[in-house]
This record gives sequence, structure tokens and C-alpha cells, in this order.
Amino acid sequence: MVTELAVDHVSVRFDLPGATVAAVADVSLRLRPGQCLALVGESGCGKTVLASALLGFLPGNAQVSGSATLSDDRGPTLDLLSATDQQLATSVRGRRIGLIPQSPASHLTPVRTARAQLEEVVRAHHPAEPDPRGRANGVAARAGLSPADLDHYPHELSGGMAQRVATALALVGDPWLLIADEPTTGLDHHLVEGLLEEFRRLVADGHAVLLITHDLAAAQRVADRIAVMYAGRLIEIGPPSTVLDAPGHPYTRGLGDALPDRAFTAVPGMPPLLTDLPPGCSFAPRCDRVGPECAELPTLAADAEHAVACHRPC
Ligand SMILES: Nc1ncnc2c1ncn2[C@@H]1O[C@H](COP(=O)(O)OP(=O)(O)OP(=O)(O)O)[C@@H](O)[C@H]1O
Ligand code: NI
Repeated sequence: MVTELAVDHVSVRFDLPGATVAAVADVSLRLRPGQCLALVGESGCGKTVLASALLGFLPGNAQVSGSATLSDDRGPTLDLLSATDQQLATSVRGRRIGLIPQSPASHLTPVRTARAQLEEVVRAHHPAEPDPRGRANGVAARAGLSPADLDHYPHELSGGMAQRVATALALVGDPWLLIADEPTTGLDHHLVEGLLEEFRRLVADGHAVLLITHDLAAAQRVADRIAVMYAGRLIEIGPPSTVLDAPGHPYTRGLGDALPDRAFTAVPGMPPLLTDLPPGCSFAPRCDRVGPECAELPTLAADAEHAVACHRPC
């Protein structure tokens, strides 16, 4: 059996009174053991919504289409988008897919210490473990925490500390696929290095990592592919060297130019409103290469090594 997550043509819309938000549109991607895919893009482009769709964490006003097939030897092959919450809770979350959520503090129980929460998850995943405390300390160390750090309540943890507790919680069940949503937020340079090292080690051990990040430099250091999202769509995907050094999409070129060691110039203009997307390329209003053909939606060749959804690539 091929171990894989196959995301095919996934779209997520939110119905609001009088408007529809097209948060994710027609996203396809694949992840296999030994791979790290970085998903990058400006705030609000749909990264967290995509991750939430995969784990069944979308609110009731979300309309989802497409499929996300999870195949591995840890459970039945499953479409994550049509699975029941019961199936996701008992067989997927934490066991086949681990999530480091974007706001980790809000996922911790306020009245119990980090240790109590981590040891509970250790016991749930490893009922025969004779030393849950030792195992919790071990997984905490991999996330950059000392045993003493665990004896705090969530409100006593800094943002970076809560982030590391969330990382430890996600690692406990040894999921083959880890989805990390902005895991370096609030961490200092030293801790970012440690976390990226842990991701590299997981990938070398045969895990897969979907790294959602604003930090292109981090993506470059750990990912073997970078997928760039704009206004809910994937607009470019390829190896970091290509995407960052020889990008095809004008938006990706703009993102690369915003790196601190380059021009540091942000892409001019604002992303479009997701309630009111233009029919063609949604980057066209900001694009310096725009032409008449951009009134048609460009497509992305999903299976190519390097793919660009642009009529006039750089
Ligand atoms: N429950 C909801 N109802 C309506 N719109 C929503 C809902 N949740 C998210 N959105 C919208 O969907 C879009 C995508 O949001 P998302 O959180 O995925 O962005 P993101 O790429 O993760 O951004 P960031 O980098 O800031 O975390 C945003 O415009 C957001 O306002
Ligand atoms: Ni997000």
C-alpha cells in the first residue's frame, strides 16, 4: 500500500449572510513519507482553512468539495472530507495526522498543567507504556522543552512555550504526517533552528510534514517543495531552489523579493476580497505583467515537478 495524502480539487466556501467567502479554491497536492511540503502565502489566503478542512475542524457554515484521500497501513483508506467526526477523532487526529495548530494556547485546557495534558495523550496513544512521565519528558525534549517547563499551566506559558507544548502533543502519537500551522511564530532564532532540525529529522525518518508558514527562509531550509497560495488557489509549486530563485509566477517573484536578504520590498497592493474574486487570474489587478489573456483563469499542471498558474510567467 502506498502511504499518501492525496488532496484533489479541494474547495472551501463559507456562507455568510449576503455573501460567500471563497477561502480555498480547487487545491490539489500530494504528500508522501519522506517529503516536506511548505505552504506559503499572505495572511488570509486560505492556508489554515485548508488544514482545518483536512482534519474536520471547519465551522458549520463551511461548504467543502473535492476529496482528500488518506492511505496508509494505520487504518482504512479514508476521504478526510467525507469522514465522520467520530472516524477523524478515533483514527486520524494524532495517530495518522498530527496537527500543530496556529493558536496553540487556545487548544490547551486552561485548568491543567502542560504535563497533565501531555501525559494524558501519552496514555491514550501508548496504554502499555510503563513510564508515561518519562515518555512525556522525551517528546517534550524533542519539541525544545525541559521537564520543568511542563509543570506550568497554559496561562503561565509564553506564546513560544505554548507552541512547543503543541508540538510535543502532536508528536506523541507518532503520526506519519504532521501538519504544522505557523509553528515558528513566537519562537526566537535558536528555537526556530531546533524546530526545523526536528522536522528534518522526522522527514529523514520517513514522516511527512506539511509546513504552513509565512517564513520563506524557514521553508527554504526544510522543505523539498514549496507551494504558493494566493487568494485561495495554488499558483506555483516546485522545489525551493526554483520557486525562490527562478519563480514563474509574478506573485512568487514578489514574495521572494520581500525576503530580508533581498530587496525587502513587499508586493504592492492588497490581496482581493474573497467574497468578490475576479473571474480570471485573481493576481491580475496587482500584476505588472498583466495582459488580456489574464481575464481567463490560468490552470496549474498539478503533477509537474514545477508548475505555475500564469499566462505570462516570468
Ligand atoms: N468561519 C469563517 N467564516 C467566514 N470566513 C472565514 C472563516 N474562517 C476563515 N475565513 C476566511 O477565510 C480566509 C482564509 O483564512 P485562513 O485563516 O485560511 O488564512 P491563512 O492563509 O491561514 O492566513 P494567516 O497567515 O493569517 O493565518 C480569510 O479571508 C478568512 O477571513
Ligand atoms: Ni493561518
